[in-house]
Amino acid sequence: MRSAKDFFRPLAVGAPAPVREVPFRPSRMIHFFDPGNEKMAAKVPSLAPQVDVLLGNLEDAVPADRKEAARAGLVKTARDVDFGDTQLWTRINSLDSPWALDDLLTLVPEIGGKLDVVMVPKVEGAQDIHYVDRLLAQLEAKAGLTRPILVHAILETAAGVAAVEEIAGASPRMQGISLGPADLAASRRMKTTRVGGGHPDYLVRADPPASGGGAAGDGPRPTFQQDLWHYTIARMVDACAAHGILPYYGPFGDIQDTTACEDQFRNAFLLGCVGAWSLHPVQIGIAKRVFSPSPQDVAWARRVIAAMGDGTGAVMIDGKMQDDATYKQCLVVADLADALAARDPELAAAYAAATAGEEAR
Ligand SMILES: CC(=O)SCCNC(=O)CCNC(=O)[C@H](O)C(C)(C)COP(=O)(O)OP(=O)(O)OC[C@H]1O[C@@H](n2cnc3c(N)ncnc32)[C@H](O)[C@@H]1OP(=O)(O)O
Ligand SMILES: O=CC(=O)O
Ligand SMILES: [Mg+2]
Repeated sequence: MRSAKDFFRPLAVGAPAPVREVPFRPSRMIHFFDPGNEKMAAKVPSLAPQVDVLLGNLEDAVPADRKEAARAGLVKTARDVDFGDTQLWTRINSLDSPWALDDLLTLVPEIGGKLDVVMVPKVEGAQDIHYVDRLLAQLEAKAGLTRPILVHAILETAAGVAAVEEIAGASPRMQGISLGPADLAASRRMKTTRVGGGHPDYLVRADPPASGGGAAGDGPRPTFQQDLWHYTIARMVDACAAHGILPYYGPFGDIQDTTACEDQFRNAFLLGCVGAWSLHPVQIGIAKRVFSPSPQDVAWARRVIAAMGDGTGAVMIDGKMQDDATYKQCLVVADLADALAARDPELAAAYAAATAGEEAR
């Protein structure tokens, strides 16, 4: 582990200084596209204004014989498209693959100035982040980049989950972590073939109804489906929050089941995630809706903040106790709303209208 004194020193002579805080930029949806797929790549200019992050995917879902084409396609897309203030990320191939090194050796010199974040799949521990960290520093120095490229890890191996805290704190480049439920299920030998979401067989069952004398009767015993991902998302959120980086839910593979997708995204949002992956255009609007706090919640949060003055003490609002802790909860919602409103005029108008309505009550 690097000494605390050296943690923010560049890892190569001439590399840009590491960031001291992860800049919070809206990233409600990380929209995946295959840059080697001409039909998908052609949609990037029209998708750019609709999404917070566009991610050129080079890893899984890109066939082995299309890896070079995907990499070249990403270089072309990054050069040709005006992304405005939409972020450009890439997911490189895994570090044990034959392609990861060439991904970085190509992308940093060619388009490093346009790349905000490199997503690293199948991260197993801090050692994987250290490897990418040093390599990026060398390549940034060589390319004369003035802004460091940040790193995002996918939590999708059992070893990675066991080491999630050290991964989150491995480098000042760490921007965030996404849950990868498909690879994680395989790595853990879970018996689900779905990409995220629930499973009808993962449930708890109510006790048998009591019959006379306290003995078990024969009546129906309702079951309740449980959340396969709760533990991992909660653990990831804690690791990210403790290290000042951002947690995300990853992919939801049942593209047609927009209802279950929305549920999965909302559970992640409520637990602390700031965004999720969109794999198909139909998931973009879902992520935008879910990862933007509702106008009612924003209006309420602003009302509590106003009533709490310097944020200390206790007050009653509509029969509910508010104090220093609820003030901080409300700041989370209001600060997120401000950041999103600055990027999204429609949302800004909805928040302003709801706040005016709350004030008029
Ligand atoms: C476990 C993991 O690692 S998840 C991350 C890796 N996986 C991915 O990145 C998958 C990305 N998404 C996809 O490959 C595709 O969306 C698929 C294969 C799931 C479905 O593709 P299709 O069968 O073509 O879907 P569909 O017919 O509904 O597409 C409608 C249109 O949207 C386009 N489209 C589909 N997905 C995307 C996308 N992610 N970005 C941009 N355009 C897209 C299609 O090209 C098609 O265009 P057209 O109307 O000009 O023909
Ligand atoms: O890469 C994502 C996953 O779920 O696996
Ligand atoms: Mg994966």
